[in-house]
Amino acid sequence: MQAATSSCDLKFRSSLPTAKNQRFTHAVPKRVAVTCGYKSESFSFPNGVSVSRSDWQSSCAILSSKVASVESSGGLADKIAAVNGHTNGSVNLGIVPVESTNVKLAPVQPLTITDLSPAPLHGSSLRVAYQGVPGAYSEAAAGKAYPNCDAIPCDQFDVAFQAVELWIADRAVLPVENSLGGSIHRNYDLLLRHRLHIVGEVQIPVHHCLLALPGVRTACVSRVISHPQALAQTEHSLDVLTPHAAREAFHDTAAAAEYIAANNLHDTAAVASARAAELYNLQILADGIQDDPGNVTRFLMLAREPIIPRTDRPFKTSIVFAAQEHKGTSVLFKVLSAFAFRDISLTKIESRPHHNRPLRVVGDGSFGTAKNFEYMFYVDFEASMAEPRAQNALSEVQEYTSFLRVLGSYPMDMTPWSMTSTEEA
Ligand SMILES: O=C(O)C(=O)C[C@]1(C(=O)O)C=C[C@@H](O)C=C1
Repeated sequence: MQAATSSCDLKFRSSLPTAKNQRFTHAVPKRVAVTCGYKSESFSFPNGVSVSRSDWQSSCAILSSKVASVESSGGLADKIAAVNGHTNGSVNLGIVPVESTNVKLAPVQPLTITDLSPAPLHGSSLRVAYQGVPGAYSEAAAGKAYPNCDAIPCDQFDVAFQAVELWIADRAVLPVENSLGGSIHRNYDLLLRHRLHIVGEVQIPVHHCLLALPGVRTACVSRVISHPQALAQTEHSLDVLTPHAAREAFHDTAAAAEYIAANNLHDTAAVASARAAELYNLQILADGIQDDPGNVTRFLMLAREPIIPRTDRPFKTSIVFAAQEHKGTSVLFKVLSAFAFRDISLTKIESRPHHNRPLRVVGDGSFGTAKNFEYMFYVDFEASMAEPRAQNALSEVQEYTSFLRVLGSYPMDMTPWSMTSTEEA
């Protein structure tokens, strides 16, 4: 953990954005940043999300120096993990006393209660990392989750996780599933790899447009570029609108729009938001091209600290577990029954490959050896960890699992459906 913190810190500092449309990138970016159209040093939009280049760079510098100064005596990330009681990956939402850890705090800059509080550091707004560039749906999700936040664009999901871990951002808002395209698997894997806590969820109606340079006609479009999820969500509309155009995956929807504008591409269109059209001076060839008018993406809000679960409003809890070997064939059934018997509804179940144990050999060898895949199961259920029924269900689940982690217990997004209009997104 300490080594990773150190190298990541360097990466962030060596790649502080220099372009007008800056964002956090890895030291060796997957793609070259492109700039275009809009020229202001900062931007804002109706839901109050704003980014200021100078604020952002100064807070990065302060945070980077803070991370660097404590690293020499044990590593900030390790200390935070220890303070949270998260050194062993077990189910533990509680805070353990600092005295009970064997971590020595740095003499120069010890952690203070302010460092551990959910309030933003070094500034008035919460800094929220998202994947994509301005105009991406993830930016809108960040604005819905944290109105008036400073939205920090990151070029990859992993970078958004690291930005929070390194105290460069206070929160990350990342997509996990879409009503048409399904799960965003990468973020499930990253939730397990990183140590952030889910502290909330937001659902954003995704209203896609087909964008091109001014004057371009739909019939002249030979290529459509966008985020793979957005291409999947508009598959049938594109079959009708641009039946002969090639479809190419891009990092995010708004980056596709930005790319067309920056490179003056007259043969290419992007699937992106109306806000992206406005930001990058593109025309809207077609509006509302998602294959289902109720197209919705669910985003998770992530923080370094868990929130204290409550019972005075609807809560959801997300867990991940691996089945214990030699517990028979019905482990999944038993786990799910632990919730059913307590009348706890499951809202989502997802399986991902178990990276440390991908295969299990089964059978006695008389017919050769079968090899079964091993999985990590992610389950969301409608209860708060403050409720005894949820605690009892998890105690029972623990009996059948070799690994169990609570990813977070957080308020459900209860925004009335009529309020989640496409205009808001
Ligand atoms: O490309 C964007 O605009 C994003 O915010 C990413 C993303 C995704 O990852 O699913 C978010 C919402 C939409 O479902 C399409 C794309």
